[in-house]
Parts: sequence; structure tokens; C-alpha cells
Amino acid sequence: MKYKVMKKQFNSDECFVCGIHNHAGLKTAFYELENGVVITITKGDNFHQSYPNRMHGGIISALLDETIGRAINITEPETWGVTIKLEVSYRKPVPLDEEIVVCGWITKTKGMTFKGEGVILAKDRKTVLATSEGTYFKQNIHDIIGEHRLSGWQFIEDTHAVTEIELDHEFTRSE
Ligand SMILES: CCCCC/C=C\C/C=C\C/C=C\C/C=C\CCCC(=O)SCCNC(=O)CCNC(=O)[C@H](O)C(C)(C)COP(=O)(O)OP(=O)(O)OC[C@H]1O[C@@H](n2cnc3c(N)ncnc32)[C@H](O)[C@@H]1OP(=O)(O)O
Repeated sequence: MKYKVMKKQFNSDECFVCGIHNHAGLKTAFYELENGVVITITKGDNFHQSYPNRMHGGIISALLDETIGRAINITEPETWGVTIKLEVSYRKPVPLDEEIVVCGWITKTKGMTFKGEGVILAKDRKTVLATSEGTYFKQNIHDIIGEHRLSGWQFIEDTHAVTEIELDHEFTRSE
């Protein structure tokens, strides 16, 4: 099924996943889809490996963590969250020489916490490589970053605008 891209999200300076100046990181761009899912299309590098041509499990979990956490901004653009619990199922090796699609969506918000689920799809946009469930605690951005600056949080224009994406996956909401 084809999903329309509604919005591109901001990037940070130094975050391991989305920091545009983090040279060891993934520099991922995140997009909000019309169905309430946030996605990033990305590819790891050799320095993200565990076994040869296999992405390290910690990096897989970082990708799922941030993608799910960002999905809250579709319905609550001003909300920031910190991860308090994350469960990851590694279903198949995540290759480093092919694009993958990471998807995250929110399943529940209650009080100061929200929950979401995520999936990593292979380059065929269908084969499930990993799945995840996360819980996040809503926190004021100034309590999260303390004295650190907010200035690196910025919109990065795409050279080729991503307007839609085709995914062969059913996004279920269990709660
Ligand atoms: C340039 C500016 C911007 C830069 C941004 C850069 C990058 C970010 C990129 C994108 C951002 C957008 C979205 C991304 C979303 C996620 C991405 C990844 C996020 C992370 O990678 S983030 C790192 C890992 N994450 C942490 O660093 C959290 C450490 N933690 C704490 O900071 C405290 O733990 C806190 C504040 C959560 C609560 O602390 P507190 O002192 O305010 O309150 P307290 O302790 O009383 O807890 C209150 C109630 O939460 C329960 N509770 C607490 N922790 C729990 C746990 N783990 N499990 C189950 N329940 C828990 C208690 O049991 C109590 O429950 P009850 O009320 O029922 O008793």
C-alpha cells in the first residue's frame, strides 16, 4: 500500500540516530505518514556491524527506540519523551549493504507515559527483520537537556523530496 508523506521531522546536531554532525551515527531523516506512522529509510555502515554484514543489535534497538518515540509528535507536536522501557525481537539479520525501513507508531497514551510499537522492514518493504515495543515518559525538553542548547534542532530540506512510500505491512494497534 502507498502512504502519503505528510511532514518531514526535525533533525538534531549530535544524536546518534538523527544527528547531522554525528560522524559515527546514522543521520536519519524521519517522515510522518498519513496513517499515523513515522518512518525512516536508512542503511547502516560497516562501523555499525556486529557479525560481518549484520547490523549490531544495539544499533537496531536505537533505531526502533527513536522512531517509536518520534511518533508521538504526529498527534502531540510539542511532546518530548525519554525511553523508560524497550523490548526488541530480532527476527532476521539486518544487512548493512541494503536499505531498510524503520517504522514506529503510538499505541497508547496515559498520564505522563505513552507506548508504541515499531518494525524494521527489509528492502522489499515487506520482510520483517525486527519488531519492538517501547514505553516513554513525557518530559519538558528543558528538564531533559538541562543547560545544553536547543539550537541544533532543525529542519533539513531534502534534495529530493520524499512524497510517498510503498509498504507491504499491516500496522496493527494491539491496545
Ligand atoms: C538540541 C535539542 C534537541 C536534541 C534532541 C536530540 C535527539 C533526540 C531526537 C529526537 C527526539 C524526539 C523523539 C525521540 C524519542 C526517543 C528517542 C530516544 C530517547 C532516549 O534515548 S532517552 C535516553 C534513555 N532514557 C533515559 O535517559 C530516561 C532515564 N530516566 C529518567 O530520567 C527518569 O526515570 C524519569 C524522568 C523517566 C522519571 O524520573 P522522575 O524523577 O521524574 O520521576 P520518578 O522517578 O518518580 O518516576 C515517575 C514514575 O515513572 C516510573 N518510572 C520511572 N522510570 C521507570 C522505568 N524505567 N520503568 C518503569 N517505570 C519507571 C516511576 O516508577 C514513577 O511511577 P509512579 O508514579 O507510578 O510511582
